[in-house]
Amino acid sequence: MASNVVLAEFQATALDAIPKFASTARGAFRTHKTKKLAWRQMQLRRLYWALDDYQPQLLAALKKDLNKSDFEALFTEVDWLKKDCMFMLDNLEKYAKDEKLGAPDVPFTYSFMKFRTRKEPLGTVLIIGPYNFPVQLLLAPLIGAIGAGCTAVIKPSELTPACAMVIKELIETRLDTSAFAVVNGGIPETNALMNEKWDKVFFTGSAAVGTIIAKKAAETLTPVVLELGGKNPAFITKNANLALAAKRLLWGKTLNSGQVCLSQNYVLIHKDLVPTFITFLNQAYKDMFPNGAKASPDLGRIVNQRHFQRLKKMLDDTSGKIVMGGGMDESENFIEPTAVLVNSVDDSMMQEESFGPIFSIYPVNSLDEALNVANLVHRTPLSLFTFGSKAENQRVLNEMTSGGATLNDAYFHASVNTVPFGGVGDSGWGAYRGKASFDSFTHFRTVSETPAWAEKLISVRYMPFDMSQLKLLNRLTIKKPDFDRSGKVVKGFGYWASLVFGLGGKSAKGALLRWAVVLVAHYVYTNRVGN
Ligand SMILES: NC(=O)C1=CN([C@@H]2O[C@H](COP(=O)(O)OP(=O)(O)OC[C@H]3O[C@@H](n4cnc5c(N)ncnc54)[C@H](O)[C@@H]3O)[C@@H](O)[C@H]2O)C=CC1
Ligand SMILES: CC1=C(/C=C/C(C)=C/C=C/C(C)=C/C=C/C=C(C)/C=C/C=C(C)/C=C/C=C(\C)C(=O)O)C(C)(C)CCC1
Repeated sequence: MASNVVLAEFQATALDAIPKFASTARGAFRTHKTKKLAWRQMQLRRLYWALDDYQPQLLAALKKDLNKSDFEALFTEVDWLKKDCMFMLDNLEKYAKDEKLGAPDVPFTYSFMKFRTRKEPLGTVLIIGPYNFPVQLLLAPLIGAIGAGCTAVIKPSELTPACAMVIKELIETRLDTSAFAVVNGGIPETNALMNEKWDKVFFTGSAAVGTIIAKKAAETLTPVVLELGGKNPAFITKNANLALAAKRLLWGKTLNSGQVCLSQNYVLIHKDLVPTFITFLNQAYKDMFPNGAKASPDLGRIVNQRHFQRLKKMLDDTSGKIVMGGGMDESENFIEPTAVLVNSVDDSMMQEESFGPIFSIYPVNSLDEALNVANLVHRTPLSLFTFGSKAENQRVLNEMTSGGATLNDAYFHASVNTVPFGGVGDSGWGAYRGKASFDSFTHFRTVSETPAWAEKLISVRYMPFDMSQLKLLNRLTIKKPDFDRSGKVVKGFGYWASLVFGLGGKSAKGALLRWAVVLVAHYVYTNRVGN
């Protein structure tokens, strides 16, 4: 599809040009043009068509950098982002509109003060991307920033140089260049960017670099979103559909050759199930790769030698036994989807983040043990997967946290581009995608308006104070508790009255409905008797 495309050589942005990129974007924000919805819509529409027009270059670059198949490149990067643009365009007016604040947030006594929330762009933001989905994970936050009305400088990963250069051309030829710019480079360029003042930094990458970014941002009290990695567990109990679990977890390690921060690092499985699970894994492998993984036109490659060596070392250091795959070819950074049966939590395959096509299988005696091990390995992973009965899956959700979770599959919760996505604890701060992308770059500014005619009504606040006025105000505004000092609910007159008048329910709407049913039934009954 993309064979005739010429890709530009990677060129890092000159360090002394970086402050200018930042000040230009800040200047554009100060013109207030980005606050106009029409301007934002225009940028999103242009980005949509830029993605369409640059599709051949993007596919070629993704092929060159990661050997991504056209199928994956479209599915998870180019078409993904086009859907993001359309979704933001479809919902922008709704998201950007002032929200009226009324009951129950605003007490009745203040209802004449027109409380509302204005959605204001945060300002000028910096977006730093990783290498694994070099287009999606850089431009999806940008779509949120454009929707919210921010200006932005974006920094692609230098580990995917072909993509970085296509993105630079795409943005700088199609979007408003006073508002958006691309800085290319690695650590020195990122440091130069971090020396500038931003209104938010949106970082996707490793926890180690995320820590550097958060520390630097803290110096100027700059808010950060961190989208980091994690050691993600999968749980398999005796009530799981084993064949399905094997097939779906193998999928998790084949998309982008397992370079997905969400994919499972290790599988905790009841010890009695291990031989059958391994058989199913190998069967699923044969079905996906009838001629072997290396010959598959669908499977990507590890991004570079450094990451290839990192994954190889994890396999070299393990005391476990390879039970699926195991093949590799350094000359083309190829690593076969590989499963390793381990017997220690301290094994390299349990302790290090895989972020590649390899994962471990750790046999356990019970779900109790599985939950203990998982909480010990990483208490706040980015995702978790659970294959068991309804009750068991619920228990896993209750007893272990994670950024997101999928029941009965690999990371499906993150396979839809419009639902919130993010980590928890040390796997990330903040969320984006869909409305959450807009919100992530928006300041929710509460505004109220005090009419002059209300002066007398609200004069209680002025000195000299009058305690009797405060008591009157409190009588009107402070709700009496329906619980005693031990925390027990007290069923007083109010409780019984609302139960009787609400016909057993709590909500006013439900009560109206129930009263309507009673009245209709009464009407029908009395008419029937009358006849
Ligand atoms: N939660 C999420 O959405 C995602 C998380 N990840 C995580 O990212 C990692 C892999 O991605 P990488 O690109 O290798 O991450 P990385 O942290 O090495 O690089 C990310 C970005 O930071 C910059 N950078 C690298 N070292 C730096 C330093 N010392 N100072 C300042 N900037 C620096 C890079 O140029 C790149 O743009 C994995 O840990 C993975 O789990 C990856 C993709 C998505
Ligand atoms: C279309 C019709 C139907 C329905 C069809 C259905 C439901 C199709 C389902 C398709 C599936 C299984 C899609 C799977 C998609 C997975 C994706 C896109 C995965 C994406 C992963 C990403 C982007 C990873 C990101 C990684 C990140 C962020 C990271 O590393 O951090 C009916 C209902 C059958 C009716 C007919 C028509």
